[in-house]
Amino acid sequence: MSRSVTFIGNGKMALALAKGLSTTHSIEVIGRTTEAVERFEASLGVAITKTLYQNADINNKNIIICVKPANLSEIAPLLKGKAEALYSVLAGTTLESLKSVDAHHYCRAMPNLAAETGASMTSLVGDTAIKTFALELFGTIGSVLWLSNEKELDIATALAGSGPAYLALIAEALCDGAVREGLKRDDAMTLMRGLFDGFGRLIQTTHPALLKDNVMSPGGTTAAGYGALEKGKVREGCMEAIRCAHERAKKL
Ligand SMILES: NC(=O)C1=CN([C@@H]2O[C@H](COP(=O)(O)OP(=O)(O)OC[C@H]3O[C@@H](n4cnc5c(N)ncnc54)[C@H](OP(=O)(O)O)[C@@H]3O)[C@@H](O)[C@H]2O)C=CC1
Ligand SMILES: O=C(O)[C@@H]1CCC=N1
Repeated sequence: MSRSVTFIGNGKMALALAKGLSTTHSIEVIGRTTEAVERFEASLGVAITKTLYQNADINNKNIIICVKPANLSEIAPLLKGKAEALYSVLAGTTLESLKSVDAHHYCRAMPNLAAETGASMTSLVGDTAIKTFALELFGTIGSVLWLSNEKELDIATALAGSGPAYLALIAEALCDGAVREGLKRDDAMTLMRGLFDGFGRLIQTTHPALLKDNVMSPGGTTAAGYGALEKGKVREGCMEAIRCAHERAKKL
């Protein structure tokens, strides 16, 4: 395996990305404690190079930084050498502030948790010199979209980075509703998973409004349920979710 990537941080996003990349890349993880990087390796199920910050050498490496935005200033001075490229998944953290870590090229990426199944939707922005490489690297773990500027990336964070949590709320609520009507929990979960799987495919080729029109029969069940969603201001709630998440990204 000739290609390699170094993760800084051993949390959920690093693990999701490593799961998606570990079949094509050798993995190094830089973390704070031996226990944490060993746990990471066990969860990944693939041998990795385990490094602590005091031994961290990023020289000429492709780095994916996966700590919390607030941790950047603390870890930057610990990283010795000049990275070939620094990819950051840190929400709301500007390309300018990434320069506290020395690298030839900088790129912000906003993947989502589906990276672990090779199905992330990842937005990217940064140094165009590494655009092709960046699209290929993150293309390994799903779909990719190169955006024009960092404002767009912050909005993309609100939509596709945070999005799995919003859809999880919908998924859980739909199951709760079915259980309230008397369906067994396991059956409700099976139906919800099948629903999301089929919907995920349909929405690739069908506009959401047309999809809805095709499901809704005059005076039927869908119209009754859809009316309840509108009454509950789900549409407005979704738009507000994107606004609030975008505002938050700007403040991180
Ligand atoms: N979760 C998601 O779905 C997504 C997350 N992101 C971004 O990914 C990044 C990581 O998030 P996520 O993986 O969810 O978070 P986790 O809490 O799972 O991981 C946080 C990581 O930061 C490390 N860390 C915490 N405090 C410090 C510190 N003081 N100094 C150095 N390292 C520290 C943790 O190390 P330790 O184990 O030692 O505590 C851990 O490796 C964030 O910047 C987030 O914006 C982007 C897209 C999606
Ligand atoms: O909640 C967050 O801040 C991170 C960024 C996108 C998803 N999780």
